[in-house]
Amino acid sequence: MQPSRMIRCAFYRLIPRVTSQVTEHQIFSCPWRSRLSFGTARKGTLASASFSRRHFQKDLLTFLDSSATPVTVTEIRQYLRGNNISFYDGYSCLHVPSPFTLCQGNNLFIDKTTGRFLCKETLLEGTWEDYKDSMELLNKERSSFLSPDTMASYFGDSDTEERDRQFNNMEVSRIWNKAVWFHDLEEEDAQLIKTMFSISKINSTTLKKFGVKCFQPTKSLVFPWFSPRDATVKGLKLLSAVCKDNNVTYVETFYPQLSQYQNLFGLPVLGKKDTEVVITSREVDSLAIHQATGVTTISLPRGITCLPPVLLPYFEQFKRIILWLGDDLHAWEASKMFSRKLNVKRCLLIRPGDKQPSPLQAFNLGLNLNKILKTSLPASHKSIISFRQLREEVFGQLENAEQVAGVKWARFPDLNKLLKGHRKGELTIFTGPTGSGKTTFISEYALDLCMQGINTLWGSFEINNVRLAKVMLTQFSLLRLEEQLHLYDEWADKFEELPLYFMTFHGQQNIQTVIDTMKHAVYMYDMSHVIIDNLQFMMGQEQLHTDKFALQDYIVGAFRKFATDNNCHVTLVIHPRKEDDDKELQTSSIFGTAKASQEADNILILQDRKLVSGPGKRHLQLAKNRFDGDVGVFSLEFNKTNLTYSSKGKAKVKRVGKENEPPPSPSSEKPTKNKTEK
Ligand SMILES: Nc1ncnc2c1ncn2[C@@H]1O[C@H](COP(=O)(O)OP(=O)(O)OP(=O)(O)O)[C@@H](O)[C@H]1O
Repeated sequence: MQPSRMIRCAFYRLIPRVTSQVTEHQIFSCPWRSRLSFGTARKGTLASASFSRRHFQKDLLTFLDSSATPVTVTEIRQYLRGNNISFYDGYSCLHVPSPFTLCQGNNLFIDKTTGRFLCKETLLEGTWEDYKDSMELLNKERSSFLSPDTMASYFGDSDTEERDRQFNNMEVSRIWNKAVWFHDLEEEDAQLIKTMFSISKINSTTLKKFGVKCFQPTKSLVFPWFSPRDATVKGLKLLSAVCKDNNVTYVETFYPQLSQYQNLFGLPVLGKKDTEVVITSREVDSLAIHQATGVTTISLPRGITCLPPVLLPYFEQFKRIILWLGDDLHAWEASKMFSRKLNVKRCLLIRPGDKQPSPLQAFNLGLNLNKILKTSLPASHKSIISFRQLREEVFGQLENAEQVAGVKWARFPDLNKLLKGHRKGELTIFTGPTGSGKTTFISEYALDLCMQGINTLWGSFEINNVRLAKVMLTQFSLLRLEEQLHLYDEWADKFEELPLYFMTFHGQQNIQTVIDTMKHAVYMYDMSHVIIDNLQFMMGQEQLHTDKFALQDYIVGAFRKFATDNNCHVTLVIHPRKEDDDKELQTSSIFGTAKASQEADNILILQDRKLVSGPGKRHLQLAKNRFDGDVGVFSLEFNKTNLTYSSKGKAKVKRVGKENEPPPSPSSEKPTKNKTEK
């Protein structure tokens, strides 16, 4: 029988029980519900006279704090040397003795990119400033570590957080205690449940070793999160099968909620001296690899969506890391991205392909997993390579043409026809007449992608984040919420789950600060899309004697480089130069020299066609498309109630080269208006 059919059959035998229970226990999560940040609520510094309480716990933070003082690894090293603190230079972290424990050894890890630390003994974490303050306090205490009493008085959780934690612990204990081991189930029940999750070949010994249980009321797999400190169960992930329209989908439920779920599944199984590990994106993949090969495996808490830097210390012991994250191009992209954080020199990647499907599938097909692991490719590459090294990658691109074309917009099918999709690492330039609705359109265009799991960062320099978020929430809910305030919380809760972040900049900014913040966001939250609205807000901060066109070229070049280096899409809004109001804009209408249009992969123009359209009518023109050359135009209709544009009519596709434009002459141009923040 086909595996998918077997799953469905198993499902139907269980369906009466499953459906009645799932809703009761599920906090439905989508792959894109992956957002995490580790904001430390700073309430004064430890070194200050009052020694107010410091909160070291994690906290949801969707605004990227651009005011946090960046620290370089050189500065960290200098500080440690200057204070006679011995350290070991690891792959992603510096290893130092922890001021929070009497245990010997380097058990505190300082992230080389952000300066944040994690003490593996106490699980305390904080910023670089927190670490320095702790060291200062330690010197004042004149003891060899900060005692629990001292810690309790300065580092504590608020009452609400404590209450949340207690509630979570009760829920976790309730489920964990009620869940049963597979070897305690009736053989027939165990097989049925295993069939639902395609893990029939995973034996009870492997499941027990990794602590996997079954929660019978919902027929869910229970993956435990054991505290690395004392091996108690501090969280759970429930994997449940839901059948709808003859299709089985899998739903994950997290305890604590997703934003706080940081379980590296498999951690308790590994030995302290292990030097090699295979990282997977799903727990079932880890089970399959471990059973088939005996190698150490760890699976990431949120699959391919992100690798939070706070988890990096747990990988420091490994000299060799193989990333086998799945069977598609997204998994391949993620493995390249994660290997940069883990340090490419020790990483090897499994390239998805027919002979290299996902680990569980490979195991179920009877493939030799050891052999597949041996085919892993080094993540680091030299500056000069031959086609031999590229041929597999080229084949992969040809084989997965649909995925290479990028993520499709759900709300703009005509844009998909022309642009084919939204691809990582590209630069899109977006322009349109003043006040034509550029921000409104780009907000919906980015929201659409974000709702499909694209980790998105907004740099809105012109309109403040509250106003932008209000527009986005309206577009998200498709409702005029000011008239239905009772629905606000419901929609805000859903909106909060989007992987959406905002830079806190407003008004004129220095380009380097903006690029640094974007790099930080890519490292922390694995951003795939950054929107900059708009370029003119980076122009005012630079030295006045610099030629404005040269300056703009430099800024465009910086965004181009960022997009390529970080494999992150940048959408850059640029105002058009001043032209006749009755003329349509074209590529050459973009303010500045031809550099912007040369560097861009895509150019989108919001045309308001004042002469031929009615009020509210707009057209979106794709004037450049480096991916496959198709350019064209389609109409948009504005809905003032929910601030959305729905594309109308059929996209006219014309081949590249038909756009016969004269090259732009920057000499006489003026931007359409002198920008001040709205
Ligand atoms: N097609 C449209 N028809 C009518 N009003 C619109 C349309 N699109 C947007 N608007 C409204 O026009 C106002 C300005 O829109 P928006 O800020 O998006 O324009 P913009 O092009 O970004 O402006 P600027 O040139 O100042 O950056 C908003 O109140 C918005 O709701």
